[in-house]
Amino acid sequence: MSFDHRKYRPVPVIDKPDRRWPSQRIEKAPLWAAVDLRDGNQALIKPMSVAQKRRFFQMLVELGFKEIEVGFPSASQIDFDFCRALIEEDLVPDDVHIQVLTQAREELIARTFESLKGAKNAVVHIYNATSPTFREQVFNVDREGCKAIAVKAAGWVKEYAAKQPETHWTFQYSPETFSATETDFAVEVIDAVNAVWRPDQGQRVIINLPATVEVSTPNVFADQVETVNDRIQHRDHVIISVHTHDDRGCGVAAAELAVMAGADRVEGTLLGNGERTGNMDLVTAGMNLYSQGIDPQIDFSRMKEIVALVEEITDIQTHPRHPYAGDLVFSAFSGSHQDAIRKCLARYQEGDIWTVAYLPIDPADVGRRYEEVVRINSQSGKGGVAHVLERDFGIDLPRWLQQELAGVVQQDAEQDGGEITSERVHRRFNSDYLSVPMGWTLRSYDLNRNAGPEKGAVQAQISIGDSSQPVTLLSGRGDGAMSALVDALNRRIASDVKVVSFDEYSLGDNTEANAMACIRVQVGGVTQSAVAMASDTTAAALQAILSAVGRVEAASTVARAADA
Ligand SMILES: CC(=O)SCCNC(=O)CCNC(=O)[C@H](O)C(C)(C)COP(=O)(O)OP(=O)(O)OC[C@H]1O[C@@H](n2cnc3c(N)ncnc32)[C@H](O)[C@@H]1OP(=O)(O)O
Ligand SMILES: CC(C)C(=O)C(=O)O
Ligand SMILES: [Mg+2]
Repeated sequence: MSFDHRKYRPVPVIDKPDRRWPSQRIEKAPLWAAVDLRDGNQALIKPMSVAQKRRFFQMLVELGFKEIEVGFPSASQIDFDFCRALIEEDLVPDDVHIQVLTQAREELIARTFESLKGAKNAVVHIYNATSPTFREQVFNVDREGCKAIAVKAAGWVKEYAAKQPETHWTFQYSPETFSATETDFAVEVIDAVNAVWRPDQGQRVIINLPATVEVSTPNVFADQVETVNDRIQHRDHVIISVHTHDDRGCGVAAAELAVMAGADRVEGTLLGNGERTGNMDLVTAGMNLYSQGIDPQIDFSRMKEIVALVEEITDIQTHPRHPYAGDLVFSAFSGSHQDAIRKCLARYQEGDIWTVAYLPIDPADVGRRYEEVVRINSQSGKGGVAHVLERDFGIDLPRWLQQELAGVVQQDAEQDGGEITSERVHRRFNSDYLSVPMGWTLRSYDLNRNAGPEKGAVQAQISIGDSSQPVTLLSGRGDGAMSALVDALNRRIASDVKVVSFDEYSLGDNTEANAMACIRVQVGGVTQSAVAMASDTTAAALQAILSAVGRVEAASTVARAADA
């Protein structure tokens, strides 16, 4: 049997009755370290060139990152050359630390220091794996042997750094595979490294705790981090960093819980590129803070540029549902979502606290347009259809007509199976409601009040017809213009015409048509709606009635012809 869960074992949980992290809140951004140019780079099919690294570095600086792991200079000439270029061309701002990784081997450490000659601020980052799998199968060492690798390397780092005093050095140590390491042993190794580096005597030290492979639920990782936080010596002089991967899809969650558990610093990559399923995504982690009203200290308003550059350099497309950055993450297709968004957006005003349903952040904050928010397909409802007409064409419809139009659009969407653009909704609105049936254009109207024997009644003379045809004259009487026209139509087409719904809107002064009328009539038991726009409200109302009745007439002519 190949699919056999019995070949796996769970990661042991920590019995930690004194855990405090669950009730902590994150109230400020951690220190961020971007490792795109190292961990991200080592996962690419085609690793970055020096030119690509330059562009990426430049963007990371512009976004606000202060610690940037720029490569593994002892492993590749490109990474070495890139370090040299950064230093020799003075491309690193004074407040930015460049960071480089090396294995815990002397020749590699020596080469690493060579690559950093002349740097103002640099982080030398050494690692060795500490978990049982690595001790037993990769390095063939016991706990003491494993600790000795780290301690020896810490000594070399101290020694080589002393030879380059022009640089302000930070030393960083990662017990690689920390999350799969017995936590008491991780603490022992960290203490041994710190005993060499002496953070308590002023050396800046970062202890980075990696979930090299994510092997547990984030709460277990948080327990591990809190244990280190509580137990290591010189805690107050050490920066605790975490470096999570996303093997179980919880890289960001693990880092967040780790910060609650005491971590000061978080390593990750933009959009989560990295080994296997990737590193923790800095965009998601930063924007999660932002959405809670916390300044992430990184300028994510440049989201489009971030996505474009990362995609170009990594040759990896961003998932359309990628948090905060994907193409579809601010779009709602489903009716009830659209309805709620539309109602909330209508109330939202610049300066308000953002409480728009279904949108955790304001899309505009990351350079997205409100036009993307409501999109129509067969899952949409009247709110969405009304929203796109209102948003893109300034057409406001009464509720009863929104419902009717939504039904029509829904049929189109179901037939086609895809998205219906707002232009298509508009075309459908025009053809089904706004267009005037042949022969039913209002040409002129003349209304005379008090003209008849009944005081206050309106006598209407209305001419209709297309410009190419002779006009038809209609004459009727009623309480107002509309009822006079209904009277005229009842006389002429000998049918029972009734107006069942009527709404009118002013379209503002800037349009040729100043008024819009929406009408629903019944003609001999057939219900028909129509809309008309005209320069005045009376003309719009009269035309809407004519269009509705004309449609019913045209349909019955077609039906009679078919029967004959
Ligand atoms: C989780 C991480 O992301 S760790 C970073 C991983 N990144 C990379 O590996 C990218 C760059 N690496 C490289 O280009 C190469 O591995 C180099 C240049 C660093 C080393 O190359 P090589 O000397 O050819 O060794 P190789 O790559 O096979 O590494 C395995 C050897 O390094 C040892 N090793 C592995 N990691 C470490 C470490 N952190 N500290 C000390 N020794 C180590 C192994 O035990 C093994 O030793 P052995 O040959 O005596 O059995
Ligand atoms: C070297 C370390 C920090 C690493 O990338 C990992 O463990 O994932
Ligand atoms: Mg990593």
